Parts: sequence; C-alpha cells; structure tokens
Amino acid sequence: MKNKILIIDDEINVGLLLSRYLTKNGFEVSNTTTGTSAIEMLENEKFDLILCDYRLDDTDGREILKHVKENYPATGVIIITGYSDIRLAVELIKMGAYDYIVKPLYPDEILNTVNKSLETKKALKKHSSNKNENKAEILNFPKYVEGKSKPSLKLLEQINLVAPTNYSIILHGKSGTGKECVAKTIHLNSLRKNEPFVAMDCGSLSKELAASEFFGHEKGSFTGALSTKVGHFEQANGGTLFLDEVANLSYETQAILLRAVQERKIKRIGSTKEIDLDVRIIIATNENLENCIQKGTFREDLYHRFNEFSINVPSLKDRSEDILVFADCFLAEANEELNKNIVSFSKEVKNCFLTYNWPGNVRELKNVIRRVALLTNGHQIEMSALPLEFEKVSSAKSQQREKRLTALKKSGNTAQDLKKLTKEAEYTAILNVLKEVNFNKTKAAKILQIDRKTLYNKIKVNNLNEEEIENR
Ligand SMILES: Nc1ncnc2c1ncn2[C@@H]1O[C@H](COP(=O)(O)OP(=O)(O)OP(=O)(O)O)[C@@H](O)[C@H]1O
Repeated sequence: MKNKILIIDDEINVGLLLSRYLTKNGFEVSNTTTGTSAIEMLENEKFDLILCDYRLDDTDGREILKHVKENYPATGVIIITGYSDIRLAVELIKMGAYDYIVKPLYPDEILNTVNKSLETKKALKKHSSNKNENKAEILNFPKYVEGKSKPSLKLLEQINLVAPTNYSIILHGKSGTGKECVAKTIHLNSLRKNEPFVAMDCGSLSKELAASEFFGHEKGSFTGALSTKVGHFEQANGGTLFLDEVANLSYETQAILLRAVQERKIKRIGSTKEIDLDVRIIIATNENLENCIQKGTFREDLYHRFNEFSINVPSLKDRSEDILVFADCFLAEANEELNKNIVSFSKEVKNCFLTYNWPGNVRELKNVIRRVALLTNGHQIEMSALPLEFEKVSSAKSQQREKRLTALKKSGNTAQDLKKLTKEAEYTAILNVLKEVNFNKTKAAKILQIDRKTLYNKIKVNNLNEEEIENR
C-alpha cells in the first residue's frame, strides 16, 4: 500500500512541484494551501506524513504540528522553512516534528527526508506495539510464588522494600532460581508498573551488535542496518530494563553501557538526536561479580553504578520447605493449561522431590511438573511419571534404608537395640518434664499423658526421685 502524504504550502507552484515529484516516487499525495483546509482534510482522511510550510496565511507550522500531535499522533510531520533557523528547528523537533527542510528545496534531499521520516514512523509504530505487547505480557507475568521458607521470606521482604524506589539492583543467583521473576515482581510493585519491562539477554550479545541492541540505529548507519531499529534502552524508557547475564558483556560494551547510565542520554547509531533516558536498571548474574572485578573482566565503576541494592536469590535446595509449595502452584497452572484435574502427588513422589538436588532450580521443578502433569491421566501423580533421574533418587533412598536394616540385622541385636533406645528416650522425657514442673507429679503426669500411678512406677524403676536426682 502506498504511503499517503499531505502537502500544506501557500505557494501553489511549490506545492504542485513537490506533489508531482513525490507521486513519481511512489507516494499518494494530496495538496492544500491553508491550515484550515488541512485540518478539515485530516478529519476525513488518514495520512502517514505531512509536509508543512512553516509560514501559512492563516496559521503556522507550529500550530499545525501541535494539532497533529494531539489528534493524530501516528502521523509524522516535516516542517519546511524559508530560512535556516536552528533554534526554531530544534524547538519543532522537540515538539515532535520528525524533521525539517530549509528552502530552496532539492528533490534528493526531500525524498531522503521523507523516506527517513517514514522509517522512523515505522520503527516507532513497532516500538509502541511492543509497548502494548509489553502491557499484555505484564498481564501474563507468571504469578510470583512467595514460598514459606526463611530464605524466601527474606527475599520477599527485600523485594517489597526496594520495589517502590528507583534504586538499581543486582540480582545474584544460580540459573533458574527466578532472578527474572524477581525483577518482574519488583517492576510490578514499582511506580513504573504501567510502563514497559524489557528483558535483555546479555549472555548472547556479540560485541559488534551490542551498541545497536542497547541504543538502536538508523537505517543505513552501517552495513546490515537495513531498517531503523529502536534499542532496548529506548524501548524501556519510563520503565525497567532487566539485563541478564551481565558478567558476559565484553569490557568495551561495559564502557558504553556505563556512559549511557551515567549520562542518562543515548543516541541511536547514525543519529545526532539525543534521547533522554528514564530507565530503572536491574541486572542479574550467576557469577560472583566481585571475583570478576578481581580477574579484570568486569568494570568496578559499572558494578558500583548498579550496586545500589543487591539481592541474593537462593537455590531451591536451600529452601526445601518451598519445594512442595512451588510444586502445588505449578501443578495448578499445568491443570489449567492442560484442562486437567490432578489433585495431588503420591507420598513417594513428594519424598523424591524433597530429596532431589534440583540443579536446575525452580525452572527444573516447573518443567518436571508440566511433564508429569501431561503424562498423568488420573488424579494423582505417581513415580512412574517422573523422569529417570528421580527413579535413581528413589532407588538410592530405598537402598540406603535397605543397607541400614541389613547392618542392624547383621549385628543381631535389632530388638534389643530398639528396647534400649526406647528406654533411654523415656528416661530423658520423664526427667525433663519433672524438672520443668519442679517435681510436681500431678502436673508431670498430665503433660506426659500418663496416669499418676504409671508415673510413680516409672520414677521408681528409673530412680528418678527428687532427692536422688539432687544427690547425683
Ligand atoms: N518465585 C517464583 N514464582 C513463580 N515462578 C517462578 C518463581 N521463581 C522462578 N519461577 C519460574 O521458574 C522459571 C525460571 O525463572 P527465571 O527465568 O526467573 O530464572 P533465572 O534465575 O532468571 O534464570 P537464568 O539465570 O537461567 O536466566 C520461570 O519459568 C519462572 O516463571
């Protein structure tokens, strides 16, 4: 489909010449000579771009630009001025004009500016649809499972504390522990929650493309820059930028990142236009950044820039109390996704989950649950649905139990050992309670849930009289 252009110029001949030239170059062009008629045309027709002479009989380019920005933000505006006034140009660009052209008009220059403006428009459209996607994604952010173990409660406390601030944050933690999930939760609990959350994987970023990924580029600014690209910083403007695996960034890339963060301004590659930044940065790493600084692979100044607050996201094996909480939540999610109604895990499966080491952390647990949910047809998840590594855990556990039993049997004293143990436990329990209640036997019997007579017998058999204890 052809791009539609509206030319507003009170010099009829200039307007007609422009119109002919642009039509020849593949555009669909309309002309008018006054601001009033232009406003009417805009009400009836959608234009991609407006070329507007700054001085018009009934108004000026500034007013037209204001009207268009307010009412048709998707339409680009290029202002044509009769004289070179850099202050005016800067002001118009700040107001949202895509570009300006100084008369006399040169065909190549016009075509170039028109094409560039349409590229910018396309990139911005993509950017804003990304922003919308972002909003949609926010709605789809996975529910944050809080956990009940001590490390999880501490983590939650830190998230709640730092989220409403603008602090930069470093998230430390092994792969799959939930660093991105924590970053998203911080974003959702911040004042920026309605702005974009942009995640960028620095682990796979090549040195050559890093600047363009961070800051974007203009079409043709280097070989391979086939179209204008909005960088991650610009996409995240107003919101949060999450940089994953920062330890993998090259030293040079760290330098350009530091400059942008310090100056709070960026320029797309190939552009002279500065863009002000208001981005909160959260970085994540599964390496010890202090060691990286020692080794000379991570810049200390960059580390301190980001380290306004740091959070350690614990491994799953260090919060085993949460394993079944996570498992239940992921099972509920899987039920919904697969339209199933699996209600529980067998006792053996639960034991297996609690014994397993979870090297892939929460991600591995989530994947395992999705897999077993898919394989299960009944209401309970059984061992047979678990992957092979879990069978090993289970058989290692039963082997251990077996070994202990064989050792006991070999000693031939199983029954006697058990008797001895029981007696010792009974002795300690009675002694502790008696001491606690100052040898008040009625109270002690009540606590121990035995009758007074039985307690007297046990005191006698175990030599637990008050005098005897005190004399010992
Ligand atoms: N607290 C949590 N609540 C709900 N889901 C979680 C939680 N923590 C982790 N997950 C889930 O576990 C998976 C891995 O989490 P995430 O990608 O955040 O880990 P990561 O530490 O950033 O991993 P990597 O270092 O490999 O990038 C995701 O599917 C995420 O939704």
